[in-house]
Amino acid sequence: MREYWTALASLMGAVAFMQGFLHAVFPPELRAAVARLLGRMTRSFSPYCYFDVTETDGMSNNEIYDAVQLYLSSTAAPSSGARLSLTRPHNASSFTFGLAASDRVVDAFLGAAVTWEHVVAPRQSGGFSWRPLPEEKRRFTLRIRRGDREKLLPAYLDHILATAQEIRRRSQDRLLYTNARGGAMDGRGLPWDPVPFKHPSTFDTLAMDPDRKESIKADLRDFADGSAFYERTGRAWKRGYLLYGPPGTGKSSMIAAMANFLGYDVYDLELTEVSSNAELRKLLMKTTSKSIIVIEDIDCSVDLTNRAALPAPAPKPRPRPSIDGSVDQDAAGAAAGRSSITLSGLLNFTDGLWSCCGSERIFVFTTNHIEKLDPALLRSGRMDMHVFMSYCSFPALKILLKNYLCFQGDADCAEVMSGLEEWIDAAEITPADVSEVLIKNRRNGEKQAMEELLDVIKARAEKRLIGTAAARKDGEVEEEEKRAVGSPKEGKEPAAGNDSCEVGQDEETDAKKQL
Ligand SMILES: Nc1ncnc2c1ncn2[C@@H]1O[C@H](COP(=O)(O)OP(=O)(O)OP(=O)(O)O)[C@@H](O)[C@H]1O
Ligand SMILES: [Mg+2]
Repeated sequence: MREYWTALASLMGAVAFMQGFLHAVFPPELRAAVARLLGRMTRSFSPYCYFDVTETDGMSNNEIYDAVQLYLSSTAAPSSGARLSLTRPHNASSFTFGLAASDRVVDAFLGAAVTWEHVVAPRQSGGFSWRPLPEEKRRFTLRIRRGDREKLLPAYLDHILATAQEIRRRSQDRLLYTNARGGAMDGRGLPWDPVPFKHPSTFDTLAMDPDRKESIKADLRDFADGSAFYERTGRAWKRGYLLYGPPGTGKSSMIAAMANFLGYDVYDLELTEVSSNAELRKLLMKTTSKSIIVIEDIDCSVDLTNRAALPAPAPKPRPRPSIDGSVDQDAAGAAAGRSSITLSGLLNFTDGLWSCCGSERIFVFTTNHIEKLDPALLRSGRMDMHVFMSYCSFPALKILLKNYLCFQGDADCAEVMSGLEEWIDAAEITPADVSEVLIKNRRNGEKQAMEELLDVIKARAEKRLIGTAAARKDGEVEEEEKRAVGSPKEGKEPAAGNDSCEVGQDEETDAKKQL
């Protein structure tokens, strides 16, 4: 064995000598050719094998190069004392570190040591290219023992790609994608436009009953950690949420909180911009894993009744506030009469075979009118969780007071707090309206702001109670009049229109029970 190493050392010495000699005497092209030949001879005697990962792969960037750069700079390099270069990727708010030129890093995987070298060489001029090429040629060279090759490849590369993706996801800001261009593709063939998603809503700031909040967080956590579960049970790794409730109760805020909690990107799907089921499928195929796909106001985006059973009327899209709060009137108007999406197309989108072409995706539908949705959308197995976003309750109010006034339960506010507790349910006020009152009064000190809020809530509750009493009285008078007239059919005909209202209320109660 010792002879072998001695021979190898002498060979290396000879190679170094030859390289020095060639450098002095021969032109660069010849030198490069001889150096390549000598390098190949050396490697064939070496106990190692080498793999080059170049920066470009033909015309395009090499995805593995970027992944190796990210992986080495974030995991292996900091502990090995290598020199790092600093960069900030497009759309990211944090810096990432890269391995500097000609530096080496030793890493270990499955008990085997590997070495990476970052080689940067000047690009030789000449040759034609359609796009400007960088002045330097960069590559990583991976060196592993021949005996470890079977064990390490491709598992080690898979590990690097997965780790790099995770690092990228954590370091980058969330992205919000929209399909506002209709079906048109951008230069890279993508139908989605990304913008940085900086919605500050989190589960801490979301005003809702703490137990329900915890159960949603636990469900999301189970989903995100559920790779093995979904594989074992043969289920597609996706989950559906239906958020419903009056406007201003926090449905969009909940979606932002979910995205921030899981670190997922959001695809805000504007159905009125999609012209056919095939286009819908294409959009789905171009979404990435670890994302939330949102369809807001599902009841009024397009006509989604079961077209097999009903002749469809022309769709009448309603301009809606998007997740960032803006309303695109033009887009909604322009889309009128254009969409031919059917309910079955939408169900295929969420449930069919195409919905499994990626993994780890959450579908969220929102609506203000659950009673208007086709029962096919509500059937069990469609949307896994129905979440009722209710008017502001007392526990939710306490969260808003903490958010807006930094209220910690001070003793001198005890009286006004008990007033708020007494009146809040009767007022049926949304968290959005409560927030408005608190924002308006936040400079007046917490006690005065809370008193203002109590006045608003009391006035609203009293108005509602008076309205309800008046409606009841009107009903009684009507009954009495009917009785006085003495209709022969009285009490035999069913009261038209009552069913749907009651169905809505029952469903609300059912859904509340689900959480
Ligand atoms: N549950 C809540 N917790 C905290 N803030 C809320 C909540 N509900 C509403 N808000 C506040 O009200 C504003 C509007 O809320 P949001 O857009 O989430 O309501 P929504 O239910 O999506 O309404 P819409 O049905 O009109 O789309 C938010 O910017 C937020 O500040
Ligand atoms: Mg909303």
